[in-house]
Amino acid sequence: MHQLVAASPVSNDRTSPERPGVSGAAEAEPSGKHGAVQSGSWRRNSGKQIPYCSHANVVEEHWTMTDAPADIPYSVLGLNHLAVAVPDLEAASEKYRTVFGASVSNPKPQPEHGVTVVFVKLPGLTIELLHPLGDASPIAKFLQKNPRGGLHHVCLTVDNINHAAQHLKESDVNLLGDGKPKIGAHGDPVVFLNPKDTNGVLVELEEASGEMHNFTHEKW
Ligand SMILES: C[C@@H](C(=O)O)C(=O)SCCNC(=O)CCNC(=O)[C@H](O)C(C)(C)COP(=O)(O)OP(=O)(O)OC[C@H]1O[C@@H](n2cnc3c(N)ncnc32)[C@H](O)[C@@H]1OP(=O)(O)O
Repeated sequence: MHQLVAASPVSNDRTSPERPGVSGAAEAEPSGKHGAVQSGSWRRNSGKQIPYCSHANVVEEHWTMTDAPADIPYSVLGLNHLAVAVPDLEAASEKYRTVFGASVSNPKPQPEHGVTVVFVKLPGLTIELLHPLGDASPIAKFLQKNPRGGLHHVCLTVDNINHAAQHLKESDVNLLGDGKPKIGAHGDPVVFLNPKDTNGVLVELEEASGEMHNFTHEKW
């Protein structure tokens, strides 16, 4: 079981320094199996500090948690990105930029994956906008079924993609395609899991590198 966090009463003021994990300065939460979980703040272009909270303390205070088995040979390090398939990349980019205040990259074709990608950066979250590229795009049918677009997949960062793939195989979770990692849009190895084996959600795993989440306009 997790060690419960000795938290002070939770304040409704999201910027209160008394609220665990959401004060202005970065704090380390208690170490778990996978090491210290970082929480802290995210600085926007405006220079304004926005508190960022994983809700971990709140969950640990109010819910009973059961730890993962100790022998899992790899670790999920966090959410890498959410991917949204869209019928019009330019219109969707503009919506995220002007409605949600996100920074957006220029579109970049990924011929190996049959998609064109725009990265959308928000505090604590990267969204990948996807549009079909070429005749055999793996997202073509999805867009036919969802002409206004839709949440296409969830990508998790892992520390070792080969160990992850082996563990999934032993857990009867099948990888799509030939099962071999391809290089994804960030330049890191990725695999996709069959949504039939993951409660109907298409999950991508990406092996972490130093570049994770650090996309810049120069690179794109
Ligand atoms: C650049 C890179 C990166 O991040 O670095 C990317 O994002 S590449 C992003 C694009 N690449 C990929 O998505 C690669 C992995 N995806 C694939 O191989 C394919 O899209 C499949 C997931 C196998 C679906 O293939 P396809 O659309 O041809 O088949 P289909 O329409 O007959 O669907 C087969 C079954 O999968 C379900 N299905 C289809 N797309 C789904 C999705 N996004 N999420 C959950 N389920 C999905 C359908 O409902 C159907 O279920 P029922 O059988 O129950 O009716």
